[in-house]
Amino acid sequence: MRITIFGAGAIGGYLAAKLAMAGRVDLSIVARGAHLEAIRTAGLRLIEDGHESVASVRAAAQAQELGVQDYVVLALKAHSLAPALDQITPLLGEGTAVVTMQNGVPWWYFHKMGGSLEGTRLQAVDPGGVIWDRLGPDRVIGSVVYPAAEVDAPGLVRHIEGKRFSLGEPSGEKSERVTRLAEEMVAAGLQVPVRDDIRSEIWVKLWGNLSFNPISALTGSTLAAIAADEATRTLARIMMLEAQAIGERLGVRFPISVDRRIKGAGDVGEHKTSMLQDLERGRPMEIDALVTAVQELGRLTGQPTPTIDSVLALVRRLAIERGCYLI
Ligand SMILES: NC(=O)C1=CN([C@@H]2O[C@H](COP(=O)(O)OP(=O)(O)OC[C@H]3O[C@@H](n4cnc5c(N)ncnc54)[C@H](OP(=O)(O)O)[C@@H]3O)[C@@H](O)[C@H]2O)C=CC1
Ligand SMILES: CC(C)(CO)C(=O)C(=O)O
Repeated sequence: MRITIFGAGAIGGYLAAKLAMAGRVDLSIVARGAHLEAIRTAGLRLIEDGHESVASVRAAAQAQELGVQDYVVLALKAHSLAPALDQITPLLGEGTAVVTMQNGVPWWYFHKMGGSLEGTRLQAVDPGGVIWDRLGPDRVIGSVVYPAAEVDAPGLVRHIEGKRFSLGEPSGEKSERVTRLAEEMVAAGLQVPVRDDIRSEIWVKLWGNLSFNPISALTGSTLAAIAADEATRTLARIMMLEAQAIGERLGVRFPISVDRRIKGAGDVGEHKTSMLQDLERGRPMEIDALVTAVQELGRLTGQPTPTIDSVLALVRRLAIERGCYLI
């Protein structure tokens, strides 16, 4: 099985190291810059459970060096995907599956969903529908990424917690391609349930991200602090209820209450969200996939989002001022 992980940063690097160490698949990564050079020179280093190991991984700067794959895992930030399309397409053949490992609303959301919005391209995550047209939604296997990881230094990924990557076909089918990939990931020591309704699970993760991430960027607060402060907890809750109304109009089943989800986010502890970390590092923030796309879904379903709109206006303005927003 030929697998290429495109964008081997924190999450892609973690997955790559686990698959490489299991040694069962023909694995490659596409990376760039100092990270690529370090991996080529000294291997992909992973710190997990206080132990450092080194994985030997084929690492390329250009997809053309690797040829057509069975699976391409996209582990880029959502805003990095459209600019990388020319580099990704050489990996795709007729039967290549593409696994999207991003937080937020995925660009393929309305593929095989049925109903009046079937086939709708989301402008917030796929302006002009170019990702949809160039990658093709029929290739897609969706996912929800639970592990937390960071790139500590070029070539060095630190796993923080979590081993679960849920997978699911947009159609809900338990296809051979999703089952086989899940088997390989499980053999690499990961927890990989195959879901028949991956969208509902995407929403539960998104629920926390669409509220806690911008609030943390605006306030500089950790998840625990936002959940403990009555005013910010209430703000998060209102945003989440607005989002829940949109999700339910789209047929999403929320298996837990909003208060349980807030408690879950707070229990993560004194942890800075990825959006706050990106702001502090001067890196582009994933505002459009986590927040703007929810606002767009609200418009599409006729569901007002006054609080999400206000928080989005503020966090986008902040990101523009700090040079952390890709337009
Ligand atoms: N990190 C985490 O704990 C979690 C992350 N997620 C989600 O997973 C997704 C990936 O996040 P994360 O792993 O943190 O992001 P990272 O920024 O750590 O990794 C993305 C990698 O892709 C690389 N990249 C971007 N464009 C290209 C390109 N054209 N060619 C080659 N490499 C490229 C980046 O390089 P460069 O650094 O040079 O830009 C970087 O190494 C996001 O949607 C995030 O929200 C979900 C759960 C937890
Ligand atoms: C930590 C967590 C779960 C916050 O909702 C996250 O996914 C992020 O920081 O992007």
